[in-house]
Amino acid sequence: MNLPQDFINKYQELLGPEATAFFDSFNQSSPGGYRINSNKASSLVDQSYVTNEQVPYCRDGHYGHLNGKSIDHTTGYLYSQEPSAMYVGEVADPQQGEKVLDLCAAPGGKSTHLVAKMQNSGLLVSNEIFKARAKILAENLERWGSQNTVITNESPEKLEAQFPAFFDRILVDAPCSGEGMFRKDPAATQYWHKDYSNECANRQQHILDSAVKMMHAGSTLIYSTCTFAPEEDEQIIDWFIRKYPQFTLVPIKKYSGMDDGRPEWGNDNPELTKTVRLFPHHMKGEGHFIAKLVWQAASGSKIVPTVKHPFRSVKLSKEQQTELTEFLHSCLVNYQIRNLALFGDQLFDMPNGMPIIDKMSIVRPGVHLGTFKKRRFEPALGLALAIDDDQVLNKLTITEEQWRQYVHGDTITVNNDYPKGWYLLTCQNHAVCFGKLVNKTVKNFYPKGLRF
Ligand SMILES: C[S@@+](CC[C@H](N)C(=O)[O-])C[C@H]1O[C@@H](n2cnc3c(N)ncnc32)[C@H](O)[C@@H]1O
Repeated sequence: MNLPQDFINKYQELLGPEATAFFDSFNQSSPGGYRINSNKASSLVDQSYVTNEQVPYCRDGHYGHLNGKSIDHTTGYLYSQEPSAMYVGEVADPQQGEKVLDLCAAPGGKSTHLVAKMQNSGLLVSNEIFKARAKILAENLERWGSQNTVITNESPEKLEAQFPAFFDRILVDAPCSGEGMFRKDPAATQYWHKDYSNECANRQQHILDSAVKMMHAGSTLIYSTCTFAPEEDEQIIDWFIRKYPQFTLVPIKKYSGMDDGRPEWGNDNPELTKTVRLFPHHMKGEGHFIAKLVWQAASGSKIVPTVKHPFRSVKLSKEQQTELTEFLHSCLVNYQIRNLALFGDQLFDMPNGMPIIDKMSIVRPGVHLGTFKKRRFEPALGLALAIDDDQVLNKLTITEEQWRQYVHGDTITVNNDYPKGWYLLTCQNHAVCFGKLVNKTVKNFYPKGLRF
């Protein structure tokens, strides 16, 4: 790979004799990786994925490359993520029931990891500043079957006004100079220039300033980048703990091949050894930097602010209520709606613990239940992927060939005398989508934008 000359000079000086091995790693192939969704039945995943070598520091992580058009991937049983990125979710370690923010979340690798670790409990606000990327984030989290997630498309400044002192845990997986992505995407080297890291560091400081305003005593902050640049790694953390002395670094466990953060790259702050560096010449992965900080409570007691204006279920019109009840009774069992949110004709089931959200750009306020059409309710893909098998009354097993036809957007013909109505289509026991059966034909409701 052709690395920029300024990049070579910089890391030659920083790494000294280690630099050759570091540069060599850019010419080696990426090991690739994927995580198995522990919220879905992992016994159903294609066994060749399950038996691939496991990532030592991530229970659900494996080395290898994923087929993005497989049933396992399109139904959210697997997520492609390079191995060093998996350590971020592990270090973040969100607890069940917490209120968590993933501030820079698209395309969703870390958010899907957080959802799995939280076992769909509590509240995850997964935010992305760019609209097009926020849409991809929503699709990935929907595939993953996330039930505890509200997806927003906001700047950190706008969010801080909405969620003062609100979150127990915030992940800032910061936009960075992306040096750790060079191997996967050599074109990224073209954007690199000598001052790029300083520009990124400036933006990272603004993002962290916003994050602090959304935290309280006892909250945990996880900061990560996929770059090697000290300006965006050690130096940002050194800046942060000087500016916000209420935060202290938590030592991060180092597995074989992981390095301590380097104090000499961050104003000789000895605390920086508590952070972790994942280098591609020391371990299997593209490279990351991670720091974990806790806001120490002055009194020793944790202050947990209450939600002043909790979101409450919207009131549906009489017709809407009838259509929804009809669908729920004919199709689902034991599905507990938490809070109904209606955006136009789209109905969502919002997780508990959200405040009123009328001043935010929301991409998905929870599980997408479906759409109110003229005199009927049409269930959504999001619902199909979020529920458990045993929560559905009517299921229809389709073959792999029929699955291919369905995700392509075609109708499928079945050979049975099942009554007309909505069915959860399953293929290899994976929920695929809801389909409407009429006279042995399953009409296609797979979203147009996802067909392939
Ligand atoms: C490293 S990527 C996040 C990757 C993601 N966490 C994952 O695991 O899939 C950083 C994200 O920050 C977003 N971003 C860019 N500028 C930003 C800003 N000023 N504030 C917040 N996020 C920003 C980018 O669009 C990008 O999606």
